[in-house]
Amino acid sequence: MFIKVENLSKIYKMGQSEIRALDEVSFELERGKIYTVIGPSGSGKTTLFNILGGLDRADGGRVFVDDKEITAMDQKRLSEYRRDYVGFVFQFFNLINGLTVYENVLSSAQLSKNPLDVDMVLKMVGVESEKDKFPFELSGGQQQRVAIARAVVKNPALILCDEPTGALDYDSSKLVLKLLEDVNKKFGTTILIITHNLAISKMADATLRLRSGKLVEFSENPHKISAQEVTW
Ligand SMILES: Nc1ncnc2c1ncn2[C@@H]1O[C@H](COP(=O)(O)OP(=O)(O)OP(=O)(O)O)[C@@H](O)[C@H]1O
Repeated sequence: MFIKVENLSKIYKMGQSEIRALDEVSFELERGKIYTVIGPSGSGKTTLFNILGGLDRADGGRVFVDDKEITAMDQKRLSEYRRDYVGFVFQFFNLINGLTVYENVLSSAQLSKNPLDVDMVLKMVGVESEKDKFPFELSGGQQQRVAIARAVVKNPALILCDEPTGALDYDSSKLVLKLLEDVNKKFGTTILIITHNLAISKMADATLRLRSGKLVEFSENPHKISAQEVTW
């Protein structure tokens, strides 16, 4: 099993009251699959990603990635885990505005122990001809493709995408989904996608549904369709 989550909890204390952002969540994920994570606003999706990605710490429970317990790692090992294992893609791209497209992707490659070739990845995502431009010169769809390149160039085992199509029009969203599917097929990357667009679950191998910090459903998708076939 690639990822094993056992009784994971995260509690935010707000004065006297506390919010159980994650409440005893348990599941297992296989390597090389695509998963969607759905649930209402505030159900714990981003909190789960932050812990799986080593950006935040749990208050209870355990997370294993490749048999390594990330919940037991000290800060140094956790940042090594984040660097070597995880790529992130966000709704609003989060590119570095002062760097060109090429430099954005290169700076990510330089962090990795085993990076892919920057030009190969820029070509793969279709922004090769924009490589000397700055993020503000690109459309949202192009910026998201650069953000995917930045995640992929690290050659991570896991890519976490938080609403990757949330700020994009239909055609750009479809391109981004196709690209995530290509990455999954070409490199065997495990991909998790937080989304409010339920149609995206049709291209996933399984879907996790959160509600009020609890995992209320884990459904396999035996009728997976291609990103190209996904419509809404
Ligand atoms: N840093 C924080 N301090 C206090 N409460 C927080 C913090 N981060 C998240 N929460 C709370 O934890 C709960 C889960 O939040 P989270 O962002 O994980 O939900 P989400 O499902 O990703 O929501 P959305 O779809 O709106 O992004 C919410 O009630 C939220 O208000």
